[in-house]
Amino acid sequence: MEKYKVAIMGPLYPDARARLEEVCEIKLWDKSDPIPRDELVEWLADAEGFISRGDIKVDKDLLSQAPQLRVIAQSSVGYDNIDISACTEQAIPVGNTPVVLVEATADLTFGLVLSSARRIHEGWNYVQEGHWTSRRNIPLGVDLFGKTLGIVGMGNIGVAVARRAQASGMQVIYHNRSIRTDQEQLAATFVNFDQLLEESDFIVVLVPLSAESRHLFGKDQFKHMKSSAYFINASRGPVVDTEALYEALVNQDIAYAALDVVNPEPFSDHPLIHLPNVLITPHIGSATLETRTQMGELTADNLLAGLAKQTLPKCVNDEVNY
Ligand SMILES: NC(=O)C1=CN([C@@H]2O[C@H](COP(=O)(O)OP(=O)(O)OC[C@H]3O[C@@H](n4cnc5c(N)ncnc54)[C@H](OP(=O)(O)O)[C@@H]3O)[C@@H](O)[C@H]2O)C=CC1
Ligand SMILES: O=CC(=O)O
Repeated sequence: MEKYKVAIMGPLYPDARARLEEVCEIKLWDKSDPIPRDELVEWLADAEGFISRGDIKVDKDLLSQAPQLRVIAQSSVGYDNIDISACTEQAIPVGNTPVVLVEATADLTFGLVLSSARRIHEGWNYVQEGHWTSRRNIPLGVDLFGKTLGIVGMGNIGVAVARRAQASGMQVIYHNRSIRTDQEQLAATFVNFDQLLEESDFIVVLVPLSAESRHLFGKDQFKHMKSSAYFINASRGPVVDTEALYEALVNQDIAYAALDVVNPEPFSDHPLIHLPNVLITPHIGSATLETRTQMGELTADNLLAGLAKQTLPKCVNDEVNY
């Protein structure tokens, strides 16, 4: 049997790779920098399947140069880099990896809440740099117990963060575009956006990036928050106006920011990095061995289903499913 031609933007985990190699002729880009556009166009000229990744723009122009393409799969829940309507127009189903990454991402997000509130990373730096020679002299942290956590984007990951916060004795409020039908079981209260900004001691952002959520947090929103507020973003960098966040932290309009996502990524020379009231991790929400392995498997399942013209297990645009 002739093998399917596929282009894969790595990394590709060993189990998924072995399964794909059985039926696919693979071109694998495994460098950490994104593939140059002209090279990608060449790779896609005869590709039937494509595993894309978040730092690659999949737009109409790219799709128009991929005449054989019949499925795109991506190892992430977010798919803001892909023009979904253009894929639908070309009858290309797009698979993503929701659910399997929920607990790992919620752990990291709540870890940012905890680390910033209790200054765990600052304590470790203090010890490592040899300053713990007499009585400690580092700023005090703040309690989580009794505080209000506001979640903007109370979806799968938001709910898992809420569980962790409730176990720490926090009250949870949230804002989505629509009220959740299961909100009684969640023990979380729906509030409007302004109320969430005003009442929260900690704000956790977990909305997908879209035209509507781009720069959802800017100067006005930071001004609306408590000056003691901790702001945690684990969604996508462009949901926040980075310059406005920088100003808010410098002017102490808010107390602290903990970010797993920033704009742009990678992020190595922005002055935000040098502020004392910031903690940044390099987009590692789902980065555990178990979770990344499951994401790899689900991505392979999506790709293989699309190549065989079957329904994808997790499809963003199910209207084009066979
Ligand atoms: N840091 C990391 O490594 C990771 C980051 N992520 C990010 O987290 C995001 C959320 O993932 P997940 O929980 O699985 O997604 P879900 O789709 O389950 O949840 C998203 C929630 O956001 C709400 N929402 C969407 N748009 C808006 C808006 N404009 N304003 C307010 N609320 C909105 C939705 O409710 P409603 O439709 O009612 O508004 C929904 O409840 C992903 O899209 C991704 O960007 C995910 C995994 C790892
Ligand atoms: O950022 C990660 C994702 O899965 O989305």
